[in-house]
Amino acid sequence: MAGRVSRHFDAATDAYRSARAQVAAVRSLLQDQDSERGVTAAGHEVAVRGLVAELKATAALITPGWLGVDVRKLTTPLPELGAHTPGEGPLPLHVGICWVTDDDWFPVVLPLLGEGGGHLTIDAGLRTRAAASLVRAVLTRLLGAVPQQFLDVRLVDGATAGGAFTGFRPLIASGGLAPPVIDTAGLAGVLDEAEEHVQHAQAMAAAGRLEEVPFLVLCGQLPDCRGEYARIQALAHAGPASRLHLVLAGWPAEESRPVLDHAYTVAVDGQYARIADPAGRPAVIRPRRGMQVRVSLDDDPNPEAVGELCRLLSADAKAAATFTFADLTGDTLWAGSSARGLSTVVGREKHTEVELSFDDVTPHWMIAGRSGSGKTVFLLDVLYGLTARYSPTELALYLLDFKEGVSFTEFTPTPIDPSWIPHARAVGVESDREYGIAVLQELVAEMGRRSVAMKRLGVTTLPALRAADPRTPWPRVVAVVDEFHVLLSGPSRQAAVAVALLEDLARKGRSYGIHLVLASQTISGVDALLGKKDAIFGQFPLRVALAGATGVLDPGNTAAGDLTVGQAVINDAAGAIGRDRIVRFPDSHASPTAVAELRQKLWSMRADGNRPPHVFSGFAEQHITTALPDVPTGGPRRRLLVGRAVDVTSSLAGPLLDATPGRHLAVVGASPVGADVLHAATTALAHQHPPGSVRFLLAPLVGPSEDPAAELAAALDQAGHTTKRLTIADLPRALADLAAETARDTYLVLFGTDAASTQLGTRDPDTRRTPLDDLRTVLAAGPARGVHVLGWWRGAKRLAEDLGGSAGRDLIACLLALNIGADGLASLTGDVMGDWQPRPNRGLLLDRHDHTSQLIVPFVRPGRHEQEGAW
Ligand SMILES: Nc1ncnc2c1ncn2[C@@H]1O[C@H](COP(=O)(O)OP(=O)(O)OP(=O)(O)O)[C@@H](O)[C@H]1O
Repeated sequence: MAGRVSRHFDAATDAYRSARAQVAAVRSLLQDQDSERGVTAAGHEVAVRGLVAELKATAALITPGWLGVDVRKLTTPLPELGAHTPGEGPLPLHVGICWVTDDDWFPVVLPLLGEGGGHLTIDAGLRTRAAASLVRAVLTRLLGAVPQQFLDVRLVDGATAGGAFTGFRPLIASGGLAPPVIDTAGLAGVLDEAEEHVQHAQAMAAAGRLEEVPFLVLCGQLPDCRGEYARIQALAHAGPASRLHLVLAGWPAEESRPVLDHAYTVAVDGQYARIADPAGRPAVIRPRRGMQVRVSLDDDPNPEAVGELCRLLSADAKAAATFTFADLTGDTLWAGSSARGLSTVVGREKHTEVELSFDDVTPHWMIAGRSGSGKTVFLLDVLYGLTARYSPTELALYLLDFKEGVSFTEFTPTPIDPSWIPHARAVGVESDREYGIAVLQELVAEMGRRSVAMKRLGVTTLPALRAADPRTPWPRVVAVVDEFHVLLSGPSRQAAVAVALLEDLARKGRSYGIHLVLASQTISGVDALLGKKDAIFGQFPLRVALAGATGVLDPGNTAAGDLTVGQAVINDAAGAIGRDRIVRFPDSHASPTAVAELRQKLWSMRADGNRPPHVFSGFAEQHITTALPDVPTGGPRRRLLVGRAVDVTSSLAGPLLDATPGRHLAVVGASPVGADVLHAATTALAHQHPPGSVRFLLAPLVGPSEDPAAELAAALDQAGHTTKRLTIADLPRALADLAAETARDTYLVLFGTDAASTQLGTRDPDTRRTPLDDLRTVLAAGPARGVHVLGWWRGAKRLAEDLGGSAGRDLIACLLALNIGADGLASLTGDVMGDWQPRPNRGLLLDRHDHTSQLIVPFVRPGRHEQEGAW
């Protein structure tokens, strides 16, 4: 249909042009003939009239509405706005009337916008009424005729400091039109923009998508621009094919001034003007042997009509700018299939919704923006858009946040709202590097599972795997890593592991439907650190730059320079200049009700068995009470539970106890958390033993252990366990008893063992043994009899001495390091512990028998973090 209309239109335009040429020819002929041929001339006049009538009719046909209306007489109601969506041919515009005789005229119509169209230059400047009126008339026609999303106008006024466009001020004030540029500096910016526009249009044309590019029109009079002639000439040359057009007053045909390609020129001559076709095109109207074809240029549009036009366009622009959270989520929930990729609307570019995808072309995204630029909001917009479109069998999310924020907590259940986003598998808040690495390892493992399944079924792509194995859900996985540079800035070994995992995922993820979104306040720092820019960053063709972003676009690409919060540059060519789209995205914080409703709806749609995401909350307290339900009772081997691992599922951490010599626990560090860990570990042991089957000897030897030990004793008593409280004075006797071969099934819990060093070192005059000798005997021989020691030493040195130096290292196989440094830890293990950095709410659990080390969040008693000196 569009093609037929366009062909019809082109035919009419051609007819107009050829009729216009004929009139000029006949008119010229008449001038040439001598008076004796007057009778014949009269005959010709009739022919001219016929042609003029034909011209008028054709012009009316090709310039309906705003394109041809008499703007001086424009009144309300105005012609239909935006009725002329640019098609294949150029858009013809009425610019004046041409007098054939004193009585006969026909409209002058120039093909301006679009391929085959051109520019318009007027030799007189904006301080000349005729020129200013024509520029305003052309501008009014364009604003009225072309839908706003297809028109970008940049006003320039180097002649009257913007005064020439006063009538359009309401539209400027509403943001529907940029304020006029009035000086050379401003012009440089506009030319930059125009060049970027041309490059973008050329890229889109190459991709067969030129029709999506709006027209950019530079309209007015340039300020002093002698230094920019070459750029202007180049722009004029590239113009029509790249949807760039110039409407310039004050561009006289002087030798010193370049002739612009594709430009129709208007020479103002008193009351009339002469118009010439662009150089190189067959001239239609031109002076010939003294003939003057008089053209009256369009007069100023009716100011009231311009005011009304501005009012209507402002209202439209405002409506277009109001893009809310509800516009992100589409109409039907979970209607999408992710077989070939995931897509979601992220915002709006002028009137056009912008959709981004995770697919073979843009498998991974990289996002940057300074703090406060709206990065979190943008990420949430993307995530809500995706979770609304795709069901959890189509999409799974892993969300990691390395900053002290709460970006993704709204995807997890909270005490106030138990709902969650059913797509979320794991959510990390204030994540550790170790947690990040664990998540990346999990994703690499998922790639491995998919690879095995593909090989088994003889397929090579995710869509083929889904088709071959329809019973297994193979969702696409999107992993978001906010502030990802933290991952790469740790100890070099960890950074190297993180880089290797990211590289693996970035390179192979697309084939397995695993997509990464890396976000950061700055990417510049990261690539210096990585030195692997091409290897990793090259895998992230889609770049999103928010306000203040650095490093995510090409070094010369300044598109993000003027962004405000709520705007983003989207670039799908790894940041290349000219491939930028500026979108507005909505602030979900401004629509809490809509967000809550969506979340509730998605939650209520979850399948049976959908579990809440694993949440790793970096600095949250971990309590043994939440772990007990997962601890089996009555098994052959008991487990010492000391905390939760920093891994994807926050699995329980703690060594198994068996009869092997050395199966004991030493918690080391001055932090009172040491007492809490013993409290938790003993609670868990009591949970695993039937009451009465073992004894618990509790020895609170330092002040901070009084409360934990008292609480523990009360709880064990209440559960029916056999407990005994020991003081420092009781300790030598108790150790001697436990060292005896008859001692059975006992846990000795020493809170602050170092406080008893004097007593432990005092030799018995009769036996010649010290309690420390007995302790070492218990450590070596106790496990075979079911006797285990759980001790807290506040310093590594004391523990090392109690064990008898390096020779006694194996007496306690399980160590939990709290706030002791790598050197202290090395003195206990004999190994270099370069990667260990003590930090609040973390411990390093070592098992010398298994040769394992694991970062954990130690169990504490509720409220520990609020107490002073918790660390
Ligand atoms: N599209 C938007 N329109 C208007 N305001 C917005 C928009 N997006 C975000 N904001 C506002 O900007 C502020 C910062 O947003 P956000 O928390 O997303 O920034 P951020 O870049 O993640 O910052 P930080 O890294 O410091 O957390 C918030 O107050 C938010 O409401």
